[in-house]
Amino acid sequence: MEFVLIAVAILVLALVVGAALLVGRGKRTTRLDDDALGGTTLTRPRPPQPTAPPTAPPVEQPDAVVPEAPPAVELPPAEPEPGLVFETPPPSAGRLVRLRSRLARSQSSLGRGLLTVLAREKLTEDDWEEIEETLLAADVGVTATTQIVERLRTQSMVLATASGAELRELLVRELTAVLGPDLDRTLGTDRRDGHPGVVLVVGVNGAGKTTTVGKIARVLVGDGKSVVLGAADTFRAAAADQLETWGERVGVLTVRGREGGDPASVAFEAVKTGNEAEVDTVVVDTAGRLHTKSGLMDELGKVKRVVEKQAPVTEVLLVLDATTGQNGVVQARVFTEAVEVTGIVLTKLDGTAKGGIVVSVQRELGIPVKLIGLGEGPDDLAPFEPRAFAEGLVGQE
Ligand SMILES: Nc1nc2c(ncn2[C@@H]2O[C@H](COP(=O)(O)OP(=O)(O)OP(=O)(O)O)[C@@H](O)[C@H]2O)c(=O)[nH]1
Repeated sequence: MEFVLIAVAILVLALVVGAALLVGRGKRTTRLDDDALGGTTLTRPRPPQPTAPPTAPPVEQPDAVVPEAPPAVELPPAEPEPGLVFETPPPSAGRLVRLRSRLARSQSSLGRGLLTVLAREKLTEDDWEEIEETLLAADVGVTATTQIVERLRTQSMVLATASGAELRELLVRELTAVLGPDLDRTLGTDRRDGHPGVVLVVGVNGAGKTTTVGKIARVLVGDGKSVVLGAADTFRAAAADQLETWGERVGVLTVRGREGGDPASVAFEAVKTGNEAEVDTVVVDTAGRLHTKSGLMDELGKVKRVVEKQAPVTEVLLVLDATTGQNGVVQARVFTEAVEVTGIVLTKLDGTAKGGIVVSVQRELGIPVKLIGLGEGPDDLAPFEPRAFAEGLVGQE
């Protein structure tokens, strides 16, 4: 008898602790390996747990001894699972200002290079050519370079008498002007018409796509949003593991598929889960390693179509590796033809002297850069702000 009471008490305690942890932040990763949906293994919240163990229907046994009903068990308050501590990332506002020193490589070649020439007493044609070459070498692009040089030339009189600080300010202003200060860089991550914001993240593998999805989840959590992740890059099992780890660190749930499974069904299930849990945003990682352009188009098109049965896609982010320069822009075109890209994430700007790539990518693709990656750390992703970025390129005194 005592044994039965203890067993019932342990079962009830386990269920209450389990339910409390799930409901606690509503974002805990739980894995349902037996889910049979189209060969898909899902990581998602379990359905609400019963608070008492199910009881079998009473069986008529006239001679059996009827057991006494167990007395009500007084449960101690649920203790959090040991080791289950979610990280609290910093909010996104002001991140670029904090991280702009990471643009050091661009700073020394672009910023310092330009300032050195501009500080010369009288600028000769050779000096203007040097300015032009410096801008082109930093991947600013021909049109923007011409624009900057022309505008600086018209200010030669000012340049001749300007102090170091004034030159710096002038250069920041001119660089900001070619960075599209008026472009709308709002991320479509908010709930709309009763559905979560749905963000599809596309791009070539190796560009930092999965890492970026993880970092975006942290940006959103840091800004107080609830998030579900979809690991629809089913080409590489490690990508889903990687994403799941990112999610777990901040208490965000990941819906994942088996290696080689159907990416669209994982994306669908992720958005469905987000819909049901009424989260703010679902972020879906997609595969980029497809052998043909038509294969890529078919797959991304299908992912978007299938997802939209659940909720409209509110943002399509294309992840580009800044260190690949113009090659990256060529790759990017394939994606922009496959799906309507609404924003660019430029990663690895900390590893290049060609910070001007932001200008040319935006101009050539006609899509605003919305986020930039400035390091391998979990919070090294910042919303793009033209002025703060230009200041980063020019550097401090
Ligand atoms: N320095 C630096 N490294 C970055 C940045 N963003 C991503 N990386 C690194 O780039 C490498 C590739 O990142 P992944 O996220 O695995 O690339 P991926 O595009 O998702 O590739 P798959 O997972 O194969 O799809 C990792 O070592 C990242 O840490 C960044 O902004 N700066």
